[in-house]
This record gives sequence, structure tokens and C-alpha cells, in this order.
Amino acid sequence: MLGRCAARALGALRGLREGAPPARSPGPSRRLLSSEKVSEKDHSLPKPCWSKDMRLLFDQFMKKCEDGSWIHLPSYEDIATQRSQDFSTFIHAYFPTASEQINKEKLSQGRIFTRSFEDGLGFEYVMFYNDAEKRIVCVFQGGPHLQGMPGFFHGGAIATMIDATVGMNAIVSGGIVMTANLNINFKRPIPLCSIVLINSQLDKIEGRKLLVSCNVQSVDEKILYTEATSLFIKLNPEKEFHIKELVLNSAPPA
Ligand SMILES: CCCCC/C=C\C/C=C\C/C=C\C/C=C\CCCC(=O)SCCNC(=O)CCNC(=O)[C@H](O)C(C)(C)COP(=O)(O)OP(=O)(O)OC[C@H]1O[C@@H](n2cnc3c(N)ncnc32)[C@H](O)[C@@H]1OP(=O)(O)O
Repeated sequence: MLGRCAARALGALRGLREGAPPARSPGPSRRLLSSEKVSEKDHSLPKPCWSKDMRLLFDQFMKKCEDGSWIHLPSYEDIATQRSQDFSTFIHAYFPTASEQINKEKLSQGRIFTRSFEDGLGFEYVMFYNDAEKRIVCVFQGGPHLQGMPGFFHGGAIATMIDATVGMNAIVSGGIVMTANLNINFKRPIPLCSIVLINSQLDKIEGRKLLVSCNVQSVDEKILYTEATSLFIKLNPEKEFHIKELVLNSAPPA
């Protein structure tokens, strides 16, 4: 059974009110600004650019979701819903000085980095969460625009996907968090355009600190490409509760 906290956080990620039925692709209704051209597509669902192996892994994990032990995490290119405006308000209030420095005109063009590439060229991925084990598996197919050394993924692209995976693990486990520390050991280069599994595990919660570890493996689990540990800090829990309430209880915009 999904824990109350995780269910709330997952509900928030899906843009749901607590107790509402799960959203189906293309996701919850949103108030689009006239200048906004954000797609409502759930990018964690199969696309033509996904390879056969990526699709196969997706199907295998979706099968595991049938008994409720695993949960498929939807993923949009922006979180520009009414709720995320409340979320943004909270973040800006937490960092008032930094917030003043944000170019407000550019803010409406904001996109989640890992969803800002054209289909198939950058980050294609889908995450599955296991609440009992507090872990996330990310099936990742990197595209040709993530090249670093010729023929291999850029280390920064790998770091990004690791941060996205451990970050999501920390969010669903602890609410609103930020990465404070990320240590990565690159053990083997990852061939460009290959599919890998990013396995993350919540190891410990100590007050506001969440420790999450991670490895990146080949699909057959024979090659260990990367290992990482991370520290996430929960932002002010009182304010976080407030934002959770706002996130969870505000109705979708008409
Ligand atoms: C539930 C609703 C959720 C709704 C969410 C909705 C949608 C989300 C959807 C999608 C999200 C999309 C993607 C998510 C995926 C990836 C996540 C990416 C995350 C990031 O991309 S994020 C950017 C990079 N990240 C930063 O930009 C942080 C810069 N940083 C700071 O902003 C501060 O640094 C902060 C806030 C981290 C802490 O600041 P603070 O003032 O709140 O707390 P403070 O400093 O007091 O630290 C408290 C205790 O942590 C210890 N501590 C702190 N830092 C440490 C370190 N490095 N090493 C060891 N210990 C450390 C202290 O020593 C103290 O320990 P003690 O209590 O024992 O003394």
C-alpha cells in the first residue's frame, strides 16, 4: 500500500486533489498563458523515438505496476499549473534575494531541463517508484545530442539524469527538497544512444536530510557504469506543509 506521504507527493506530481482518480495521459487540465506553448504530453509514455528495448522495458515495468507494488511516474515538460505557481511562490519566498534576481520575462519560457530536447535527441526516460522499498528505477535512453567524448554520453548528461532520479526519489519520500550534495564516480563510459537503468534508493532520513544512493547499469546488469551518493535537504517543513496543502487542495483551473 502506498504510504500517505508518498501518495500525497505523487498526487501533487500528477496535479491531483487528494482522493481524486489517477490522471490519464495527456495529464491534468492546465491554465495556459497566451504566450505559453507548453505541450501537455506525458513524456514518460511510449513515443515513436523509443527503441524496441526501451519499449520492452517500459512494458515489463508496467506489468509490475499491476499489483500496485510499482508506480509509473508521469512526467511533463513544465509544471506550470496553478499548483506549481503556489510551488514557485513557496520557492521564491524561501530564497527572496535570489528570487529578486530572476528575469521575470524569461520565467514563462522555463522548462524542465530533461524535457526540453526534441523527441529522441536528448533525454528519453521513464521512472517507476516502489514505495515499500523506497526506490526508483529510471529507464533511460539518451539521444545523440548528449555526446561528450566521441561516441559516449557527456558526464554532465549522466549527472543530470542521476540528479533527476535521486531527486524524484527524495521528492516522493520527503516533499520539497533541494540537492545539497551529489558525488559521482564514473567507472565506465556509456556508449551514446544506449539504454541504461538508473537505480536509486533512499538510504536514510535524518531530520531535514535525505540520503539517496544510485547506480547506473547496463540493461543486462553486467556493466556498472556509474555510482553516486546524494544529500537532499528538505526545505522549511512548516512552509512545505503549507505548500503541500495548496498543491493538493486547490482545484484544477477551469
Ligand atoms: C510535495 C509537493 C511536491 C511538489 C513538487 C512538484 C513538482 C516537482 C516536479 C518535478 C520536479 C522536477 C524535477 C525534479 C528532479 C530533480 C531535482 C533537481 C533538484 C535540483 O536541481 S536542486 C538545484 C541544485 N541545488 C541547489 O541549488 C541548492 C543550493 N543550496 C541551497 O539552497 C541550500 O544550501 C539548501 C536549501 C540545500 C540548504 O539550505 P538551508 O538554509 O535550508 O539549510 P541549512 O544550510 O541550515 O542546512 C540544513 C542542514 O543540512 C546540512 N547541509 C546543507 N548542505 C550540506 C552539504 N552540501 N553537505 C553536507 N551537509 C549539508 C547543514 O549542515 C545543516 O545540518 P544541521 O542541521 O545538522 O546543522
